[in-house]
Amino acid sequence: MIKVGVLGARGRMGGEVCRAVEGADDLELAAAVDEGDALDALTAADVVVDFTHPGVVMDNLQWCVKNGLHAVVGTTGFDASRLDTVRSWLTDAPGNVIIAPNFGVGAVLMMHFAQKAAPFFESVEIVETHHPNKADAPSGTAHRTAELIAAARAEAGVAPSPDATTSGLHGARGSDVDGVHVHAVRLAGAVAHQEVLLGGHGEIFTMRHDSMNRASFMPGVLLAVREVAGRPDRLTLGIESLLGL
Ligand SMILES: NC(=O)C1=CN([C@@H]2O[C@H](COP(=O)(O)OP(=O)(O)OC[C@H]3O[C@@H](n4cnc5c(N)ncnc54)[C@H](OP(=O)(O)O)[C@@H]3O)[C@@H](O)[C@H]2O)C=CC1
Ligand SMILES: O=C(O)C1=N[C@H](C(=O)O)C[C@H](O)C1
Repeated sequence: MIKVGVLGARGRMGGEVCRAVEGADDLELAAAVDEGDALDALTAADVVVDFTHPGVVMDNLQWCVKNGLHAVVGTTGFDASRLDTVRSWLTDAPGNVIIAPNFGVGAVLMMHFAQKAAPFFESVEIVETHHPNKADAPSGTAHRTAELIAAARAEAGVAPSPDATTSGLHGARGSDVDGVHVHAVRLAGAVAHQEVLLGGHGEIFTMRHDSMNRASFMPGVLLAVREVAGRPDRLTLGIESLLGL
């Protein structure tokens, strides 16, 4: 039985994780912690799952690492500098960490296929749509997709996407992540959606993924909870390797 602690337990994702853990025969919900609660209850767990906020996740994760707990992190906001900091914490601590911007299997496949397809097209842009309560923009998934696409295009020697824009309203072309334009829509009724638009010679290839509800992330979260202790690397980014991609 793996004992699981949840940080952000009263949130949209944290609540869903608590329900998923309680519904799994091989997992036990050992602690459910939210803002204002003492973290000490989490020492009853083997693995802590964090779905909180980009502004607090580093402190939470440092506490978990210091207390020798394995951690599965879905909270967004991890840039290269944050990841280096996490690696430095892990050098003399026993726990492993998995950080993934998206635990949805379809979303992970979309990122994987987008990376493969991007070098074959002249133009690429990303449009992500989320519920209006989301704190960060663009989404962690869109940011990571853009980084993967940019790296694949750079490795293949592909020129930047053509764009003759010389004037326009600020923000009209979205944000620029490593040369890939990312557009963030916030829309009532939406959950989490992303399109990768690839344009070439007389053809447009659109890849789209929709998370219809937060249960869609749970198979990936539970997979990470079950595998984190046995990972060969102290820090695993994304669940691609857990899915054999
Ligand atoms: N990787 C993935 O697959 C997914 C990632 N996410 C990401 O997960 C994060 C959370 O999303 P979501 O669940 O929608 O957000 P919510 O705002 O619904 O939930 C966050 C919860 O964390 C609580 N919280 C805030 N600070 C702390 C703290 N210091 N310690 C413990 N709990 C705290 C909040 O409390 P309060 O409201 O009182 O501040 C809230 O209950 C976001 O970064 C989001 O982008 C979301 C979906 C999927
Ligand atoms: O805040 C959300 O809802 C989501 N956040 C993650 C992100 O920023 O990519 C994952 C998913 O898109 C849902």
